[in-house]
Amino acid sequence: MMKNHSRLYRLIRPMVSSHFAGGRDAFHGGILKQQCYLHIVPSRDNYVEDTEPFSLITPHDTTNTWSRWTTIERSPPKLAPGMLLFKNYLNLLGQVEIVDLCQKQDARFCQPSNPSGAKLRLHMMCFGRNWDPVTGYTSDGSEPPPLPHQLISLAEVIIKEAQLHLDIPSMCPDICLVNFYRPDGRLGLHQDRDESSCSLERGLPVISISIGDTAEFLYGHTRDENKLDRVLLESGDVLVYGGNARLIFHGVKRIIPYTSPSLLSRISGLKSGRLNLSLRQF
Ligand SMILES: O=C(O)CCC(=O)C(=O)O
Ligand SMILES: [Fe+2]
Repeated sequence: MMKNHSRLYRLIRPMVSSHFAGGRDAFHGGILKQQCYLHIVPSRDNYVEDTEPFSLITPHDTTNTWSRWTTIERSPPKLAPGMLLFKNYLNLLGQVEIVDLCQKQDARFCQPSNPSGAKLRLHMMCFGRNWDPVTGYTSDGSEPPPLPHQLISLAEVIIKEAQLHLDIPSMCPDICLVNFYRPDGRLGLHQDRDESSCSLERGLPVISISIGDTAEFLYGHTRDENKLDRVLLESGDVLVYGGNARLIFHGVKRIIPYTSPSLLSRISGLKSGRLNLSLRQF
């Protein structure tokens, strides 16, 4: 039995200090017997003084508070010139953070109507400026909550990353439209053209973040639905469209129920459906 034990020890390279290798137990100062050589004897030299306080977690990029919550894809798919999709960009904790940011605000979600008076099949709230499908950005006195600084810094990181792949100008958002689609929600084909003419002419990009159930998203440079392209936007995906794609037609054809990550609703409490944030610069 004892023999087996000493064989086993020999398979593992002992951590020895230079003192120890010389046959001396540095901790006790005595000469070691040959058989003790294979045992690990604590030595002061085995403890390296940390210059930094010990930390259980690996240090993260302090210049980017989102670095722990995002994963950057090396070659994200380009959907069209000026349009890029970062698949699964926000991890689960990042998605929960966004739900919390939206839920914390005083602004109530409302169900706006389109110019014909029909209710849109979504609930909406805004950060920065209020938007209405009939009047565009309104200044009717009701103050929307300011755009949370976390979303501004997230946009900064996303734009920098997108510029590695797309020829688009920088953008610092001052508006965020937040849409929530129930499982039967949708959004008709449209262009995002209520921002300032300067913003549109320069092709300042829109960042669109998807959380919750998957959406079937249509897009293209035509109003003809049969000629549009289609992509599935899943929880955590981030779409960027600017430059040549700034005025691209797009819409949400349908929500695919029960496709949201189950942990997302358990952790954040997000209802069944899809949350979409679109960050823009007026
Ligand atoms: O929900 C989406 O993915 C699109 C939202 C959108 O196009 C908009 O709010 O203008
Ligand atoms: Fe839009």
